[in-house]
Amino acid sequence: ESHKIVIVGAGLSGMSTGAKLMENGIDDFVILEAEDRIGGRIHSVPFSNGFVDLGGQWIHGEKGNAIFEMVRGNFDLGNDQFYENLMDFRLSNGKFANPEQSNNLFAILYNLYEEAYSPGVKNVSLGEILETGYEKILKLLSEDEVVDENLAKQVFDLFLKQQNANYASNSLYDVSAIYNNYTQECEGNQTITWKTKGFKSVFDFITKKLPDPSKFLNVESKVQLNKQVININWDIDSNYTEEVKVTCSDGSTYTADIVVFTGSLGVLKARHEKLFTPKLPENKIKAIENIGFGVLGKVFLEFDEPFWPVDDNNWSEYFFLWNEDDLKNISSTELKWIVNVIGFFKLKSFPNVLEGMIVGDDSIKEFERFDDKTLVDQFTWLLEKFLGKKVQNPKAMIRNRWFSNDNFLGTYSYLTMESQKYRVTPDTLALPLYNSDGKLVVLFAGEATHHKYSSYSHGAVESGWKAGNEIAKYLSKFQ
Ligand SMILES: Cc1cc2nc3c(=O)[nH]c(=O)nc-3n(C[C@H](O)[C@H](O)[C@H](O)COP(=O)(O)OP(=O)(O)OC[C@H]3O[C@@H](n4cnc5c(N)ncnc54)[C@H](O)[C@@H]3O)c2cc1C
Repeated sequence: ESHKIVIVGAGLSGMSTGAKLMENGIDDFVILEAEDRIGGRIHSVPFSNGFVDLGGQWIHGEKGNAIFEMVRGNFDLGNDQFYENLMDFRLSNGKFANPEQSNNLFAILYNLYEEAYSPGVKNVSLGEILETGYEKILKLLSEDEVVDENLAKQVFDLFLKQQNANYASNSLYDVSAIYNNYTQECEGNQTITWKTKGFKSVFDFITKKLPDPSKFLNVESKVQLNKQVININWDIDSNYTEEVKVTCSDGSTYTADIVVFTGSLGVLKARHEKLFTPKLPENKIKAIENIGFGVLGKVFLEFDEPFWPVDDNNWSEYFFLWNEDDLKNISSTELKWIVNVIGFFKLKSFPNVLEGMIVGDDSIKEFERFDDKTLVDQFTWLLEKFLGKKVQNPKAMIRNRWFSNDNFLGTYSYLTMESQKYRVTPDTLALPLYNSDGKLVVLFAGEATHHKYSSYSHGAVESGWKAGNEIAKYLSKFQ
């Protein structure tokens, strides 16, 4: 097939590129999607009393958030409100951790974390900033009061895990504080939900079905599913007689003037050499290799009846603190991965569901490897261990598997100490490819390419719009 434009990937950025092209009156394009569904890292699935999200879940922030701004006032949004609550810390011997002390320790770390993003932050990793700051404060505190050293260490370990969930990083000692200043948080509520409807609802706004159906852009009709692109040959002449050639794993080929690549940084890391002919420029390869792309595991458990304080607005989650002996004992067993389950939290719109998060590459590899039945037993064991009582068996479970999926190979990007060392940023990843005569041939979009909202869903949307607008502007020069 021959088209003016080929878009690779029907996630948020690919669909947003398509919508922007259509808005600009450009209709001759196709979107090639490797999976058998549209949505990419937005994957809402039926569970319990609605749709839960195996990928992007919350709208993070309001001011300047392109998704919030599209949706505000036109959709019944909810709020999970985690950070406003006192946290319920549990120990691996089934006892409560001292609530006041553990919350205070957590608050110390949270303040240090916020300070790590103030101007003038040092040239060190986020892990180092937290560790040295925490040690200093604990030393000062211990001059006036007795600090439970064990608890302090347990809360520290938990905090690192929680922040690893934030960044999808494997270690906070790999996360650059300076470079993550680059990624900005939109002001306002960080845990806005789609209630029971799922993040997939965003596509109705991207295609303008909502709020005014008369403006609907049928981007979906341009998508071809089960088309995994294996090569993009961008070695072309400048006189428009030659085009970029895109080859799929089923042998089909497509030609286009311009290709937009929106696959994840994980896909680029694993396959950029095979995907692009000729190979990509050095600075782009440096960016692909040195910007981080990690993984976050999620599990949803549904129970007949909630056994947690479902109606208490001050309660949001169980946080798990491992005792040293328990850590040692479990480290030689098949269950060793489970120490990286941070805890379980409730979801305002799903009264019978608890959600858990898992961090750490090795643990997530195990988590993705186990079958559902084994995992249900393991999670029940974990809850009973920390709650110190029998709990009902979950009646249903659903979990994600982004790491082992060839079309993602992880969850989202973050800036590492290596990104900082090699001075590569999302802007480097976003640089388009021009042929030797200066003709625009390949654009890159996707969350990891956004100059200030990388990792976020709203960053993915904006990157897609930007690609669509750039193409429209570029093509208008030749009309
Ligand atoms: C577990 C998890 C939790 C998250 N939580 C949040 C959150 O709460 N809030 C938030 O704002 N963001 C969150 N995110 C991030 C957000 O989901 C992503 O930033 C966004 O969905 C990425 O969109 P994208 O278009 O850049 O990439 P993708 O969604 O990955 O789209 C790229 C598409 O390209 C396809 N593809 C890949 N390779 C090929 C190929 N070779 N040929 C053809 N097609 C290919 C893929 O199948 C995919 O459909 C989360 C993500 C995950 C995974």
